[in-house]
Amino acid sequence: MSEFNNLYAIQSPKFLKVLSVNELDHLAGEIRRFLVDSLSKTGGHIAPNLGVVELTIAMHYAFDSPTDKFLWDVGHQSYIHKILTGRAKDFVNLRKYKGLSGFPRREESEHDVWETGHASTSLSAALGMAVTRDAMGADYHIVPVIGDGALSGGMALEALNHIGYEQRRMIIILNDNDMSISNNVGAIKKHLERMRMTRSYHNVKQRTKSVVKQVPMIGSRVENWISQLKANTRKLFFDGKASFFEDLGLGYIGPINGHDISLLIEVFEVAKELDHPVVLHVSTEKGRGYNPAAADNRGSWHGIGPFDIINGKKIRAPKHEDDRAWSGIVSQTLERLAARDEKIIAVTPAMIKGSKLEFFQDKFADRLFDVGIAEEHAATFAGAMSIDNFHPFLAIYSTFLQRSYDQILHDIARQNLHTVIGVDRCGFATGDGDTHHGIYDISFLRGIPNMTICMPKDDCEAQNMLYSAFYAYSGPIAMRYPRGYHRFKEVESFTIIPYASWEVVKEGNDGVILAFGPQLKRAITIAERLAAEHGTDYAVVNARFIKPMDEQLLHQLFEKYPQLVTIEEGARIGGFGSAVLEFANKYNYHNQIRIFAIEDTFIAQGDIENLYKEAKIDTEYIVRELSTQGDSYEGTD
Ligand SMILES: Cc1ncc(C[n+]2csc(CCOP(=O)(O)OP(=O)(O)O)c2C)c(N)n1
Ligand SMILES: CC(=O)[C@@H](O)[C@H](O)COP(=O)(O)O
Ligand SMILES: [Mg+2]
Repeated sequence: MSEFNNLYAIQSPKFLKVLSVNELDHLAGEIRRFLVDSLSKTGGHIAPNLGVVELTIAMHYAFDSPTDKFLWDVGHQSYIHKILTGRAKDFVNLRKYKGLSGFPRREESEHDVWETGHASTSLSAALGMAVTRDAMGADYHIVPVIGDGALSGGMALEALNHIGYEQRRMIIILNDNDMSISNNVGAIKKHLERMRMTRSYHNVKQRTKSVVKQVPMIGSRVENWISQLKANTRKLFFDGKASFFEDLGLGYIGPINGHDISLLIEVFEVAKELDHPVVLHVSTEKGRGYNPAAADNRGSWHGIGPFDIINGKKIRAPKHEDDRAWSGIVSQTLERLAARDEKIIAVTPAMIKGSKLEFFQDKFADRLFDVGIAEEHAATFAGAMSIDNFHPFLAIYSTFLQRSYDQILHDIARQNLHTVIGVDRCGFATGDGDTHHGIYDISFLRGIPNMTICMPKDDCEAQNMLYSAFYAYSGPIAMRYPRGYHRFKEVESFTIIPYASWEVVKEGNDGVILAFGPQLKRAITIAERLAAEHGTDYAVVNARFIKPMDEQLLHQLFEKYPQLVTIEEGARIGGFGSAVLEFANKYNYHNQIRIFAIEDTFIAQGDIENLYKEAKIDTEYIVRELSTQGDSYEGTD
């Protein structure tokens, strides 16, 4: 008998409707205990979810999902929604291969009406749904939930601009915990802070109560109050200066204590009566109810692996004391370079923690710019610094770089601005799944003139590549590195890696395998296995420059080997293998070319071994294919 049987038994949120406030509060406690217990085993986005327990319960009480539509921005805080819609038992496989997604998924439940993962999309989607709702003459509620961090994203601001103009009915819940992953930043953050400080919860509560007299749970409709509200929400709730939202033509109610279920329900009932878009400014505490998560302000409990509930210590796989995250290898090198070059400036779009820039920030506070969730702005902002011969370093995850495509092309590459872009989390993102895999950047960057794309094989090459990117190369340079760890030893002194140079790391006679980054090690293993198990003798080349390639060496390889093999943890279309094919086509080579890359399909979440297998780039598969030389090979002849 599990302590959480009640939660496992939930089939739909309908059961909430008959519960009393006390019972709802009790349920909130049960859900918190479940989240801490379950995530201590699987890991997941714990702090964002602990903060929205009461909010989600109140939403499912006051609205009728799935008729009313909830849109979770980023979606990392949708765990309680999943519990209340019958998925508690699936948490045992949260973020695992073929398990429960950490984000809303339409195929998982009819209650997940919009899929997310990347930030700031919910308001645009809500407006699209509002237009079609109105066109169909329907009257359900559309309820996007957006955090204060996600609100800083350009898309959210573009959508607010449109929503204020369109005036379509929707209830925007602004979940303000005054945190992004790390501390939130920006002028809007300051505005929200002012709203929180000048307008107390008490104020909203008193006003709500005085109008909805003695509301037990669902406020009985008070006709004249509702008509006043329709006329002007602002007058009822505030005395002070208008909020930013009101200036844009939206209603605004807040701040509302996001942990007071009965107040939340009352306010939702009010908002349901409005015939225009309204922002409900809900104030919550990230990590609430679990001390280590609540006390954290460095983002350490935003998303975590398994941990010990009692002492809050993370349970990590044993690793060598000299192992570092790849982001750490790069950021530590950046610190070393920045210590002797005042022109190095780091830019991050809200990923100080993930990009391991906390120490850079501690040392060079005035040379670290966290611009919020604003990848488009981050790219142009960084690029512009090179005009005055400063050395910008834009640290950005591959998946979020997708947002900056036009800025890289139009602003940076077209003007050939010397901008070093640290492309982090290249390859599979494992538990986050298809929204976050960093497997498209080669394809979308390769076609941009002036771009250099490179990836180091190890810690030493990473340090020298970063150094070379600043001091020996020009134009935009995308230096890629993966998630995960690598042994780290600081190089005594930096050396220049010749531009666009590859290196032969193993000689051979029968064919050559081209790979880069951590795949190089796998390529060597594959070559060794082919030699030992099948007597074939493959050379291996470190193709550390994906663009431009080492054309001189590539000509020699085409002349020497009948077969060239490429291995990459990236999309096949437009990827590195494609580049080799294009080269063969251009110079009329007819060698056999075998490409091991990710086919034209989205790959879901999971551990790296399963993802490799699903993508058919695992070692076993490649060895088998190369040893049998199956019928289906890529060839140019
Ligand atoms: C486009 C994009 N950039 C960055 C991220 C990484 N990211 C995930 S959650 C998050 C912070 C979101 O803060 P907020 O919306 O306030 O939600 P909270 O975690 O505070 O509940 C960030 C930066 C992302 N998911 N999407
Ligand atoms: C939801 C989101 O986008 C981030 O929280 C992301 O999950 C972070 O990934 P890392 O754990 O690789 O930093
Ligand atoms: Mg927040």
